[in-house]
Formats: sequence, C-alpha cells, structure tokens
Amino acid sequence: MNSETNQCNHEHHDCCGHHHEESNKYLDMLALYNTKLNDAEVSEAVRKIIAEKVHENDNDDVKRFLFGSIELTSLKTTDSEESILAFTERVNQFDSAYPNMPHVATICTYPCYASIVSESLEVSGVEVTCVSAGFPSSQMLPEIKVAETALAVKDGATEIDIVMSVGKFLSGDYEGMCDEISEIKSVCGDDVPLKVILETGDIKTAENIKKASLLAMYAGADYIKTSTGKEPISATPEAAYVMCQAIKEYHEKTGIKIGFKPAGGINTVMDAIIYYTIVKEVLGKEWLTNKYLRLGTSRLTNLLLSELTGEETKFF
Ligand SMILES: O=C[C@H](O)COP(=O)(O)O
Repeated sequence: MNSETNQCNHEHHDCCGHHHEESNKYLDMLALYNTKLNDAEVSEAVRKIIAEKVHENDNDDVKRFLFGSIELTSLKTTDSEESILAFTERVNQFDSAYPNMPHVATICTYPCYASIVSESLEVSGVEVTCVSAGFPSSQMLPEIKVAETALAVKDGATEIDIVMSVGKFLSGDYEGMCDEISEIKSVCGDDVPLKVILETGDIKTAENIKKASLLAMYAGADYIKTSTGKEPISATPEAAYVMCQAIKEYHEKTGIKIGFKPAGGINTVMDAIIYYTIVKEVLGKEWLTNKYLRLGTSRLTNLLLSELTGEETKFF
C-alpha cells in the first residue's frame, strides 16, 4: 500500500479488495475531519499560547493539580521486584509524610510487576498502570500483545498503556493498526482504560499526529498519549496541541470524552505547566481533572514536590 495515495501496489488489484474496503472505512472517517494541517501554523498557534497564557497557570494550585495527575513511572531495564516494591512503598509512605498533598494518579510499570504493585499498594485511588503489547516498540506478534495485556489485567493492572503499531500506521495499514488496538481494548473491558501512545516523535508531522489520534480513538483508546520516553523525540507542545484538537473534534462528533497524556521528556515544572495550558486553551476546563489529563514522567515528581514544599526533596 502506498501511504500517500492509499493505492494498492500489487498488479492484480482484486487480491486486495477486502483490504481496500476496510481501509476506505478509515479514510471515510478521516475525511470527516480536517487533517490537512500545516506544521508552521501549529507552531505559531503554540507559540502564541505559550507567550500569552502560560503565566496565568504558573502557580501552586496548578502545580498541586499537576502532582495529582502524575503517572509515577519506572520503566527501566534495571527494574526488579525489589526496586518496584520499594517504589510502591514510597507511594504508601508519601500519604502520611505529606498529608496535605494529593497522591499521584497511578504507578506505571512493566506488566511483570503488576501483581507486586497491586498487592503492595495501600493508597486508595492510585491506579495500577502497566505498559503492554510490546512496549516500547510495539514490534510483537498481535496474539502476544493481546495475551500480555490480558495477563497484566489478570495480575491487577487497572489501566493499560500500549504503543500503536507505528510501522503499520506509516505504511498506510490503518486497518491492521486499528484492529490491534480494538482487540487489545476488548481484553481490557470497560473497566480498564486503554491509553494508546502515538509515538509522535516518530510520526512527526501534524497531519500524521491528527490522523493517528483519530484512528486510535475510533479503534477504542480511552486516552491518547504522546510518547514512550524511549525514542529520541518525546512529547512536544506542538504534538500536544494537535492531539488536543483531535480530542475536541472527536468529542464534538461523538459526545465521547477522551483523555490526554503527554509523556516522555517532561523534565521541568514549566514543561508540565505548558501542557496544562494547552489542554486548558484547546479543550477547556472540563478536561482539567486527573481523569482526563495525566502526565507520564519518571522525573517530574520530586521537582514539583520541591517547588510546592519550598525545600529540595528526593522523596521518590
Ligand atoms: O510514560 C512515561 C514515560 O515513559 C516516561 O518518560 P521519561 O522517563 O522521559 O519521563
């Protein structure tokens, strides 16, 4: 398939009749939206929001909110049962050490730690997130992606993060990409939200990011998430802006509210405030709850805590 024209490259087109029909279903859906975006215009819109609006949100109330939206993440090659248990214990201890602070939204680990986190976590309201389905490359047999997700849920994951098949998306196989997401969502069920990572640093253009956002939402994503944090380019304000626009337009057409999770490379409090501001400006205050806005980060927690308490801390 040629991704530009969506035409089959095979000589005998009959062989791909079904494929064309299915792909057309997604092209018809995409045609309902404006996906012809201009990257320079997106950059300008983001520049304007940052210049004019961010200062309004640089305050302790917003920082407290952001702390409560954090998905406290450990996705390291060096993670072990002991380190993840200690990680979870810190969340348990945080509640009594900082009784006036909100707790983080979730703890996010690999699926092999789902049972350790879910069995040792004592703070109610903190969700157990697992990255699944061949995270971070998404290069895994679809059956294993589904099985890994089902096992993570069985072991106690209450939220699942997956990477869409970036390879399928870039080669124009929207059907293959969306079928995988739908199958994975079906083993999550209604009770376990599915976050779909677009890996925006790899798909690059605003047009691709808008299309991938829409495809992921139609296929069953409950949240769309920017990045894994494992690729050279992670979350950017421009990608966030386009994804929030897609969420807004999807909501206008379907009435369904999808969450947004910038993740990867969020290394300063100001980075987080910029994402908050983009969500507020594009999606409005309705999205400013920790149900609809999450931050995927392995480094921000201590920085926010230090700013909020006025003393440098390395609690997490
Ligand atoms: O989802 C969370 C990301 O993997 C974290 O990335 P980070 O280590 O760049 O904060």
